[in-house]
Amino acid sequence: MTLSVRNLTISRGGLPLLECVSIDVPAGEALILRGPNGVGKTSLLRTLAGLQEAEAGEIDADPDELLYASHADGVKSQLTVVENLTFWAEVYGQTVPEEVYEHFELADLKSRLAGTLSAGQKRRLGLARLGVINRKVLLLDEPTVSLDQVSVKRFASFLQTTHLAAGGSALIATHIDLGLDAPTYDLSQNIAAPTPLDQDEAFL
Ligand SMILES: Nc1ncnc2c1ncn2[C@@H]1O[C@H](COP(=O)(O)OP(=O)(O)OP(=O)(O)O)[C@@H](O)[C@H]1O
Repeated sequence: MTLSVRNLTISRGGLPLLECVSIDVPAGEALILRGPNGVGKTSLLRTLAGLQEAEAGEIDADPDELLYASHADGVKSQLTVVENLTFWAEVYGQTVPEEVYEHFELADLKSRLAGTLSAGQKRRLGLARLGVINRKVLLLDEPTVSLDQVSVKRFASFLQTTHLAAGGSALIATHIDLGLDAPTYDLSQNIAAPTPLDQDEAFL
């Protein structure tokens, strides 16, 4: 098992959000996180990535194998596409595999300043990090925002044939159907019961 979560309780901004979250993501598999806006998908991924504390519960994962990709592209606008990928590769002691440019449709954009890319092109550059950094457990928050249908398919294919096929795993918060062969976990079942204080406030 590359990621295992037991009875996790999460708050945000001092309010209880999710309770009793237990999920497993085995090697070579993805799990799709669903739930309505505000249910706590981002908060869960941030907690698993170590960016916020859980109130209770256990997380079993190797922090050195985790890679959290948030809504933000993390793209440096003053660097070219090649320079962005090279920068990330060097930070993680890797080199940029040439096929990454093909996978993420960046081959014709290599020398473009990232700041001049369209929203979808920027998102593809942000996602291309996943093909460079090479972590086993991906925590992906709405990875396909701004992508057209062809790019969504290509990304799903990258996950399936490159990342998962090599024994990696992925927990993916998304509102759209990525077309991945993966089970779904709906966080609606884990919405935390309101605290007595919340209930009092409801009558104010
Ligand atoms: N920095 C913050 N401080 C206080 N509350 C926050 C903060 N960020 C988010 N929240 C609240 O926490 C709750 C969960 O937010 P979160 O972003 O985890 O939901 P989500 O399921 O990812 O939503 P979406 O589908 O809209 O992306 C929401 O009610 C949100 O308003």
